[in-house]
Amino acid sequence: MTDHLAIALAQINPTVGDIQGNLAKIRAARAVAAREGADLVLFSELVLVGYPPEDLVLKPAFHREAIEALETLAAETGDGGPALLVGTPWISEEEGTLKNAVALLDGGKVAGVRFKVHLPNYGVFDEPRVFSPGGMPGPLNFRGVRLGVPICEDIWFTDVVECLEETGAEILLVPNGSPFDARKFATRVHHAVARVKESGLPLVYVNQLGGQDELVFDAASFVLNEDCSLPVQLPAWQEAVVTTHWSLENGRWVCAKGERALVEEDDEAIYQALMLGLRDYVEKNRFPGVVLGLSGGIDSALCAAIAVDALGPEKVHCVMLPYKYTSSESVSDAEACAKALGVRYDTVPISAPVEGFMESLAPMFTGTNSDTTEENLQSRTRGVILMAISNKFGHMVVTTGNKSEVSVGYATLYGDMNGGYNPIKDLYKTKVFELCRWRNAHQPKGARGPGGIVIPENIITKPPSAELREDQKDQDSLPPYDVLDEILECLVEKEMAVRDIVALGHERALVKRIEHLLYIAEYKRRQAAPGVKIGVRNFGRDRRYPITNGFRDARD
Ligand SMILES: Nc1ncnc2c1ncn2[C@@H]1O[C@H](COP(=O)(O)OP(=O)(O)OC[C@H]2O[C@@H]([n+]3cccc(C(=O)O)c3)[C@H](O)[C@@H]2O)[C@@H](O)[C@H]1O
Ligand SMILES: Nc1ncnc2c1ncn2[C@@H]1O[C@H](COP(=O)(O)OP(=O)(O)OP(=O)(O)O)[C@@H](O)[C@H]1O
Ligand SMILES: NC(=O)CC[C@H](N)C(=O)O
Repeated sequence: MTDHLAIALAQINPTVGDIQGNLAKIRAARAVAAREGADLVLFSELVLVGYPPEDLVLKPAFHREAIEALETLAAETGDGGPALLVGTPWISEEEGTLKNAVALLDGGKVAGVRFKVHLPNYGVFDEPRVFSPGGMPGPLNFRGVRLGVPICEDIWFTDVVECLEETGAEILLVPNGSPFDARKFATRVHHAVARVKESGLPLVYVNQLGGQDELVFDAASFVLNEDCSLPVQLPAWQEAVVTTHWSLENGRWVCAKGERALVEEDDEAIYQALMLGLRDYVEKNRFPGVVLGLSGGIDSALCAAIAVDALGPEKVHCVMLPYKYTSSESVSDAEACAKALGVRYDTVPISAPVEGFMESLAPMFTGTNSDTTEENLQSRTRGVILMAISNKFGHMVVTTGNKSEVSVGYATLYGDMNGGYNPIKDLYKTKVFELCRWRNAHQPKGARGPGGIVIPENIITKPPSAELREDQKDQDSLPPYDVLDEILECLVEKEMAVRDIVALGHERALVKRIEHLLYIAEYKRRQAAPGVKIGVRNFGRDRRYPITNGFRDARD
């Protein structure tokens, strides 16, 4: 039996559904690992099809193609190079059901397969819908070494690792598809450390990289030795193939110290998530670039900065769409922001189309007062123009509503809600301000935009306004954003009762009004573009509320 092992950790960025593209990435990672003398390469969960494949994996043509690709890959391991642990869908022979599996490919064949036991079905996950759970697994025999391969959620419980330890596993190799949220890295390490302590086994954690619709995967793979020390930490937010070196010491496997990258935290991590989420959405869906309305306000300025950092200034087109309520300050702020970001900037006045709509409607609207109808016409006209630019040049419209607005429905359906993707959908307005300041003070890792001040100070300090009527300020119809955001966080992230929010010192009438606005805006959110999840409860996959909803929290 061997007393040395070289195990490569491959954190790559697969595309859901692109089996041939993912196969090519797996081959490229294996070639790197082979050059470094690796015996075995560990990939992330379901790497062959990308995570999460959702209902696509139920399609027989799709999972059959994945299994064929796996068999082709297995045959290639007959070349004497490294073996592979590859996440893949699999049909269990005994049950005939679809499994979330990991396959050991070695010596030209599929040398073993293990199934995921705990299929998550909460928050953003819905795996029991498409896979059936595996029974308690034993280790895989790899050239005389017994490898335990619990899959992602399996290490969030005690039983799978306990079973692996009892059946003789020597090392835990864990493929993951663990999406980012601001607290996630610490949570993962917490679970991994707990399993190492209970089992006395070292653990290798490999996570997926990349954006997949509203989820973003930060990778940040790592190794824990049996004493819970961390000999190897891969960087977050980038692909990496790193070979780790293991030796058998007194009958226990120990990983030698290697690269220990710093993992970004707080605003730095959130900004990386926004950048990668938008970049992968645009690139994986093959858009040549993006277009957005740049109003001189803070939301569109932050979206423009994220887009430039994600894609490069040459792929971002900003358009100012002024009307009679647009102040000269807004125009000069938008211009200054576009200049600082180095993007193409155009002006398309909306007076003629807005007046045209008003004229057509005048006979029917005679005798009525001016209200949100006229305001929404401005927003909708901007939406129509941005969609026309998108149609003509192929660029995707970036929509710019922050989580505070999205929560209370402070946006116009088929107006400023138009667009394909919203990078700030899960950022409360107070966080928008914080991130603008962070970005002006930092050049994010991997950013394709310029350094320095990219969001002019005046955009951050002036009072927010939608400028849909004379002298309008957001604060005329909404409470101050710090108050609004605190109440929303209590209602959305924490699911608190109204009376408990009031007990924190908020006015009951205000809490009830916000609760009501939150519920009645559900229909808008159902029609809204997806956006990057960064918090513990995003609108979309995480928080799934009914539109037709008679409930109001009436307890005192
Ligand atoms: N449950 C439901 N299911 C399906 N449809 C429903 C519905 N409830 C209303 N509707 C329909 O929805 C429509 C009303 O929605 P909509 O047309 O969007 O209009 P509405 O929500 O009435 O007004 C837009 C709001 O967003 C604010 N706004 C607009 C633009 C920018 C900003 C900003 O600062 O960023 C703020 C604006 O000041 C106003 O308060 C109506 O046609 C109504 O019949
Ligand atoms: N004058 C304008 N020119 C270009 N785009 C605009 C203009 N006004 C609004 N928009 C677009 O509509 C979105 C909603 O803007 P609005 O000004 O109504 O409120 P906001 O949510 O405070 O956004 P912002 O902070 O970007 O102004 C903006 O983010 C922008 O993309
Ligand atoms: N793919 C999974 O099983 C993910 C679930 C897991 N608890 C995580 O978020 O890390």
